[in-house]
Amino acid sequence: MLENAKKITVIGGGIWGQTLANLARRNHLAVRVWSRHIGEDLGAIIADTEVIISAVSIKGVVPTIEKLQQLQLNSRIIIVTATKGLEPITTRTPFHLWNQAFPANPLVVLSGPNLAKEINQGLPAATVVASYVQKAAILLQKLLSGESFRVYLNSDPLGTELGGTLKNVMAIASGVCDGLQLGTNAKSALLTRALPEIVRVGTCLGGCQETFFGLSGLGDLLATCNSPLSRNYQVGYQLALGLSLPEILGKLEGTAEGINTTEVLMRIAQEKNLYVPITCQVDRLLRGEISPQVAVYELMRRDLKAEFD
Ligand SMILES: NC(=O)C1=CN([C@@H]2O[C@H](COP(=O)(O)OP(=O)(O)OC[C@H]3O[C@@H](n4cnc5c(N)ncnc54)[C@H](OP(=O)(O)O)[C@@H]3O)[C@@H](O)[C@H]2O)C=CC1
Ligand SMILES: O=C(CO)COP(=O)(O)O
Repeated sequence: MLENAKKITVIGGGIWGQTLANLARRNHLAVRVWSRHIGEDLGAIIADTEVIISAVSIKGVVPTIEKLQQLQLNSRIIIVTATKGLEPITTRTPFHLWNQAFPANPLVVLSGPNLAKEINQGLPAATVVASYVQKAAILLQKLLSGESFRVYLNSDPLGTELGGTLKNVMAIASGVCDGLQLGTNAKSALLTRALPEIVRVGTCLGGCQETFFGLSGLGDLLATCNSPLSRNYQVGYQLALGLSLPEILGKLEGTAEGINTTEVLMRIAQEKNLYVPITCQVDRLLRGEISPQVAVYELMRRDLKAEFD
């Protein structure tokens, strides 16, 4: 067994939590998955755990933190956050929230181009574990790496997290682009212009520029914006086909974090005076203020400008 059979608890029994648990099990680690629905005592489960992986969606982050705060968490436990979203009330990222609640615990962000269904099929994939506590990130790298899952280290947890979060907005836009059959040129233009928008926001919120050109930034942008497996892409695609948001969400398997992220990001952009043209059109589309066709028209008819302003 790896690392003296480290005991791992995954919080969140959604598809991403199950997938991360499977990856650890492939390495013969002792893994337990805790979900609100199983009726087991979380305190008993984490009593001897060494690593907690939080794989809940953003709306579960604060309730999960509050639950763990009642359990007097040992400060040696490594906390891993795998959520890709922005908390709606505070507009903070999960990394901030976990760090604020458990400042003494080593905290690691896990993010990358990781469509769960592909990983579950054993297809090759890579991800990033990022932390200010290098030892913790190295341990996670060893615990999760395998022949079909390659884990890279990074020392910029905020940038790593924000890349995975912000690309979900772009995945909605990308789904619209494909749903409207706008062609390969349009798709290339959209994704290429999406990257500087992500970098503009991500660096303003504390991420390092180079992180956004890595696996958790550009890598995840390409994966999510090109795959019908992505829930965010599916939302955009189906909006382009004329379905309403409630109709789409009624049938969607799992969470499309980009919907909430778009709304929170618009507030951040307004407060910090950030130029986010793609996000702005996705926001108006999700609010039902404009059609997909008008969103495209609005992006195309903006004032002409230099490419790298
Ligand atoms: N699916 C994927 O391919 C990937 C997903 N992610 C990210 O991981 C996160 C989870 O995604 P995924 O598993 O796909 O989502 P799912 O919709 O499949 O699962 C949602 C998860 O969030 C938890 N949750 C929701 N609301 C609450 C709440 N109020 N309190 C506590 N827990 C709650 C659920 O817990 P419970 O089990 O207790 O119901 C469940 O584990 C998202 O942020 C997503 O962006 C990251 C990489 C890949
Ligand atoms: O983050 C993901 C892939 O890296 C999953 O994307 P969706 O949440 O859009 O399915």
